Amino acid sequence: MAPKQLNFITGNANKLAEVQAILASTPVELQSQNVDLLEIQGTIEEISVDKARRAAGAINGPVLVEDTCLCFNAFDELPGPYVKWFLKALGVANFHKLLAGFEDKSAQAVCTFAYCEGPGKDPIVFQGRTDGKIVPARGPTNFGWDACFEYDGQTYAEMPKEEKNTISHRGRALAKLTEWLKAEL
Ligand SMILES: O=P(O)(O)OP(=O)(O)OP(=O)(O)OC[C@H]1O[C@@H](n2cnc3c(O)ncnc32)[C@H](O)[C@@H]1O
Ligand SMILES: [Mg+2]
Repeated sequence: MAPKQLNFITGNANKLAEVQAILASTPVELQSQNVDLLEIQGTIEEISVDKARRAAGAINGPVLVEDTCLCFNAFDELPGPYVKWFLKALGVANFHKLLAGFEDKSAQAVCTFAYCEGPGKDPIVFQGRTDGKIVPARGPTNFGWDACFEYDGQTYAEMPKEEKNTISHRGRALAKLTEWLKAEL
């Protein structure tokens, strides 16, 4: 596979660090820019596709963006793309209390990358999902809801990074992206 330059537009340093680590073993040359993008309401795919279009317009070139959702099965997939605001309002220590009145603590972490070649081009979407459950925070609390999402007995925050990246929503989505790049180049 020939080297491929991707410009990842995000304001989240933790996302960027994971994407860099996951793509380090591939021929992708990752650049990044922090552009403040408006995020619409809609389906998971619609939000990422719109984000990619806006980003491509803002920098007038090819872009990669991603949107991360946390979907509670008891809430029929909410808070989904709006999880950022719930986490901001509640804090990691109280986040699990959202599900206090529900027996079903199961949740799905969903990562949706969208690649757009430039203004006016249709974005292509790559999605990864990981099933887990919502628990009281355990482990470091420096990345979003990592400490509250348990997969196979460990929260994302308790796992070594390599382990998270192997099974995570983001790792799975990037596996699809790199497969596509291999076929493209
Ligand atoms: O600039 P962008 O890329 O949009 O970055 P963001 O921080 O606004 O991210 P999102 O819009 O995708 O919102 C997702 C929320 O979920 C959090 N998040 C994203 N990926 C995560 C992960 O792997 N583990 C835990 N929390 C995560 C993130 O901190 C946000 O609070
Ligand atoms: Mg955002």
